[in-house]
Amino acid sequence: MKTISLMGATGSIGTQTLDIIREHHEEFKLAALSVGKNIELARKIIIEFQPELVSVQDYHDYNTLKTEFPGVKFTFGEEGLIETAVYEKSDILVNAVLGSVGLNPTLQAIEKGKIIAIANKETLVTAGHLVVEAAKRNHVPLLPVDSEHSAIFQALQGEKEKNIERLILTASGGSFRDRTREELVNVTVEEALQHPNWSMGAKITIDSATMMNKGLEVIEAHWLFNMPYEKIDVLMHKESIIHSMIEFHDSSIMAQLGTPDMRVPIQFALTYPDRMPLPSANRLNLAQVGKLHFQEMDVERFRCLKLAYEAGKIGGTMPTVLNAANEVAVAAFLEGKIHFLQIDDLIEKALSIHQMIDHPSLTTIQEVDKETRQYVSSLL
Ligand SMILES: NC(=O)C1=CN([C@@H]2O[C@H](COP(=O)(O)OP(=O)(O)OC[C@H]3O[C@@H](n4cnc5c(N)ncnc54)[C@H](OP(=O)(O)O)[C@@H]3O)[C@@H](O)[C@H]2O)C=CC1
Ligand SMILES: CC(=O)[C@@H](O)[C@H](O)COP(=O)(O)O
Ligand SMILES: [Mn+2]
Repeated sequence: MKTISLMGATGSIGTQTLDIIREHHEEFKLAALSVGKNIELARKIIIEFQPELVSVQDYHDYNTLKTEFPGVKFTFGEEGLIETAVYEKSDILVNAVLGSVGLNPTLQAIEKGKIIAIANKETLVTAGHLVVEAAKRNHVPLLPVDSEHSAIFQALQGEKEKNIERLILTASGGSFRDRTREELVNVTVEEALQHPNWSMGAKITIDSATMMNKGLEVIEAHWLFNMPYEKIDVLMHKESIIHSMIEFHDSSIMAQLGTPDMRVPIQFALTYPDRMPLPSANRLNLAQVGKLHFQEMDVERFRCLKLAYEAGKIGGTMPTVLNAANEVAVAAFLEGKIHFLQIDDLIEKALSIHQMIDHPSLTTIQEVDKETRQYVSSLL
């Protein structure tokens, strides 16, 4: 029996992690979880999974739930996320929270020796060097959940990183893949939220439409697989069947395939180095799929991808700025405060005024993250 702490239990990855725990309830126990503001769903999860510790975002919800469930320990805010992450009975932390708020809890869980299953890419983008260094020092496995990185991780089993020629991340192209930049001027939030292949949370769906998702994933791959940016390529692949590939020095390419279903990489992270059956999975029928399509990525059309490569290559605090600016800009777009094309404008502005700080500490990362959020908010 593996015991799990789950941050972001009410989200898209969180609820799919619950599906896996439910389907394999003899193998997994959910001991601690965090939610944000979806208290209705939190109640249902508490009743079904009977966790020992629950963290909520707001103090008001903490007070309400504490009275309703006297047998459960409640906590709240950023401190609550940390308590969830380091919960003493848990072996694994599934980090499925949204945004760089996941960074500090992840670092603290690593210091406590927890296995980390990481979906929360913003944590790796904003401070990948700190996370990777802490994981190495504590001999803690960092197991990718993001589909592309899980694909690479799966294709790497039995192989050596030193034999990799390049990584090839596949990109669906998102909701607006068939539109020109000029056609994006007046797109609506509803249109942007229509991902062609995946059902995901709102923020990542917008990231996918701007191609920032792939930019964040390039930086995520840099840290998870110790790969220079020059050896990470992005290939447009409309079907999201090949989840990513590794090309080795001898020209051989290893790919991982499957229907677009996040429960597969989530389960792989939870069972690693083993596998378990997933009876409810929708199996891939390639004869039915027929054809797979691939296309060169146009970085001028998808400016966010270019900005992410540039920020990643400069390094230091640049990815922190990229991420924080993107989080604020996407939230503003979702709230209807800005147009779609203003997202990359705001990120570019934030990057252009920032003086990069090399080898930033956690405190520096947190300061730069906060300053960037304030700066971008002041432009709205
Ligand atoms: N969805 C997917 O298929 C994939 C997602 N990812 C990554 O996984 C992460 C989660 O994505 P996804 O599940 O789509 O996101 P969702 O928006 O669906 O869920 C986010 C979760 O985080 C909680 N949350 C948000 N902000 C806070 C906060 N400030 N404090 C505490 N909790 C908070 C939400 O709580 P509540 O809803 O209760 O307010 C919810 O439980 C992201 O980093 C994303 O990039 C990676 C690959 C695929
Ligand atoms: C499911 C997952 O991992 C997402 O990150 C997905 O890859 C988004 O798809 P695109 O960014 O390729 O549109
Ligand atoms: Mn992904």
